[in-house]
Amino acid sequence: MIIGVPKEIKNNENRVALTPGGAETLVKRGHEVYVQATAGEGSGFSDEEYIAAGAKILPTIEETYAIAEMIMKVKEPIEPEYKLIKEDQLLFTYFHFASYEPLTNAMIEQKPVCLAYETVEKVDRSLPLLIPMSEVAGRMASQEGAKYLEKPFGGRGILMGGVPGVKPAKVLVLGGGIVGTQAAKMAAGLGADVTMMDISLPRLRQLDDIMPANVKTMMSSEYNIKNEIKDVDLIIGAVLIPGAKAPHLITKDMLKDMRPGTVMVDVAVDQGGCFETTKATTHAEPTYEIDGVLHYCVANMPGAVPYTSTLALTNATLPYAIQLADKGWEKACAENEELKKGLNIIKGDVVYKAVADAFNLAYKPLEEVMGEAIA
Ligand SMILES: NC(=O)C1=CN([C@@H]2O[C@H](COP(=O)(O)OP(=O)(O)OC[C@H]3O[C@@H](n4cnc5c(N)ncnc54)[C@H](O)[C@@H]3O)[C@@H](O)[C@H]2O)C=CC1
Ligand SMILES: CC(=O)C(=O)O
Ligand SMILES: [Mg+2]
Repeated sequence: MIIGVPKEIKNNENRVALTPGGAETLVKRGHEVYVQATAGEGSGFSDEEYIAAGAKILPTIEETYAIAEMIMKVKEPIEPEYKLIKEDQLLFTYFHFASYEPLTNAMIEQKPVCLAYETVEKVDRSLPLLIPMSEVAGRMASQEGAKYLEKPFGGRGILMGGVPGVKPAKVLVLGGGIVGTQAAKMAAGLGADVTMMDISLPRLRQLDDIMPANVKTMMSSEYNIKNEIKDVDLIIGAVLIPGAKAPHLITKDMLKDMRPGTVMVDVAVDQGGCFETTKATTHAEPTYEIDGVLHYCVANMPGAVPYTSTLALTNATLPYAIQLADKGWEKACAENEELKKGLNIIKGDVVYKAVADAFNLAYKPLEEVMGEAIA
C-alpha cells in the first residue's frame, strides 16, 4: 500500500503520525511510505532518519495527499486540507466528528474512508488509540492548571500543594477515566486536595482503592457539582461518552458561584467540552476568562509535548496501521472488531451512530454499506 504522512498544520501541533522506526516496519513489509518534508522535525525526527528507514520524502502537503492510498495523521483534517483529500482514500487519524459539523460535512462531501483513532474500541470498551494521548493530556491538565492558578497567568494565586501552615489548593476532577485518573494522580502528587467525580460507582470503588489519601471520590450529579464548585480552585473536565458530544456538567450560570481566579481546564473540549462556556483554544492563546473564571480549552494538548506524545501515540497506532496496510481497510476491519469500531464515515455514508445523531444526519449501519462481509 502507498502510505502518506503529511506534516500537521494545526496550531503548535508538533506530533507526527509515524516514527522512522514505524516507517521501517511498514517498508520491510513491502509498503511504500511517503513522508512530507520536515513532518517529523517537531518530534525530533529528521528527514534523513526517514530516508534511512526506507521512506521517501515529498516536498509538499499536496503531493503527499495526492500519492497516498492511506493517509496517517494525528489531528483531524482542518479546512485547508479538506480539498486535498481524495475519494476512496483511507484516512487514519483523530477526527472528533461530533464536536465539529463543518469537518463532518466536508468528509461526507470528499468521500474518503474515515477511520477514527478515538473510536477504535476493544471488547472491554477501552479505547486503545485514545488512551496514550489521554494519559498525556491528563498529566498535562494538572501541570497547566497549576501554572494558570498563578496570579501572573490570571489565576487566584494559590500554590497546588500549599505550604506547612497553609491549606493546599482544592481540585475537582470530573470523570474518572484515563484523563481524570492521570490528572488526579499528578495533582495529588503536588499535594493538592483532590475530589474525583464519575457516574460509574464501580469505577469510583476502584479509584478509592488505588488513589492516594488526598484523593476523595464522589458520585457525579448536578447537586454534588454545584456544592463542590463554591470553594474549588481548579476544575478539570475529563468526561467522555465515546463518539458523542460531552454533556455540559458546568453551566454558564454556575460560574457566578465560583471564586474569581478559579481555573477550569476542559480536556473534553475535542468532544464539544463539558462546560457550557467552553470554546476550543490553541497553544498560542490557551486561555480566556468568563465571569472571573479562567478557561483553558486546548484541543490538542499533547501537541505541546511531542517527544513524549509521538512515541506514545505511534506505539499504539502502528499495530493497527500494519493491519490496514497489509490487508486493505475492508478486510482488516472485517477481521478485527476493534478496527471496525473506528469506521465513522465511509465514502459519504455516516456509519457511526453517535456522529449521525450529533447533527441529525442519516445513519447507515455498516452492514448496509459494506454488505455481509463486514457486518
Ligand atoms: N484536549 C486534548 O488534547 C485531549 C482530549 N482528550 C479527551 O478527553 C476526554 C476524556 O477521555 P478519557 O479519559 O480517555 O475517557 P474515558 O472513557 O477513559 O473516561 C471518561 C469517564 O467519564 C465518565 N463520565 C461520563 N459521563 C460522566 C458524567 N456525567 N460525570 C462524570 N463522569 C462521567 C465515564 O464514566 C468515564 O469514566 C475525551 O473527550 C477525549 O477525547 C483526550 C486526549 C487529549
Ligand atoms: C486525542 C486528541 O485529540 C489529541 O491527542 O489531540
Ligand atoms: Mg484533541
